[in-house]
Amino acid sequence: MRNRLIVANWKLNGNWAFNEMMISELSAGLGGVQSHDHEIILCPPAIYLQQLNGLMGDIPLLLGGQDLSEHFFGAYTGEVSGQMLKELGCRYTLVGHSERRARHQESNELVALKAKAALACGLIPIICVGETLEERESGKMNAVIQRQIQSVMECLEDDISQVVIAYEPIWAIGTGLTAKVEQAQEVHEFIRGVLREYSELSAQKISVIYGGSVKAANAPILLEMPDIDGLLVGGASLLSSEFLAICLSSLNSK
Ligand SMILES: O=C[C@H](O)COP(=O)(O)O
Repeated sequence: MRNRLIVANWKLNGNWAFNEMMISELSAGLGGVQSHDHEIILCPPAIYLQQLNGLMGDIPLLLGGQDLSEHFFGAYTGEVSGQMLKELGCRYTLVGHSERRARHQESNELVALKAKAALACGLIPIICVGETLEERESGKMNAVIQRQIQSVMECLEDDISQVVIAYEPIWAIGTGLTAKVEQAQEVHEFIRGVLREYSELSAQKISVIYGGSVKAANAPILLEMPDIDGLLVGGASLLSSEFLAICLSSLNSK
């Protein structure tokens, strides 16, 4: 019932030659593989979306932004709007990644406005939530994640089923530490419970994906969990062989 999503977040990485090589290698590895309920989404730096859009041809890949402005146009130097992402071929956009929450002081309220702006532009927001190690160890994890989700749900009102949630324990991002599968499943189940407070149907429909040191080696076991509907991959998405292995393990697991 829920779509399976494998999302590559390239963060501040890529260049013209690297992008060409990645598309060529992903094309060779994924050629001919089609699945109506799997989506593989590349989120490169916004400046490269146009190049990638031109390179992708009929390869079964989609594009996403890494962030967007909560504004649609105007005097907001350096920002990229949802319409701009849409024009460059994006179907998705990340919103509220922990690196933006921490480094750019993005509040829950701002993340909610960005998610709303994304939907208004016809993009599906992938809303990132997750706790720090300190929050986990001091027992605040559930409250933190619940608040992150509630802010968005309260702002979106009727549109809540149109989003994707990405759970990323901040302590597992880029550290080589991955949440144990049982820990990840437990939080995903908790997230589904929070969604259920708004709508049972939405809770069943919204894909909740996991991120944090995902690799080819741990992807299959994560994807076996009943409430993990896909993966948000950082570092390993920059290595075509690793990323392909993750995509293929997802495509073969259902
Ligand atoms: O957006 C991706 C996440 O921040 C995970 O990054 P990572 O796979 O390098 O830990």
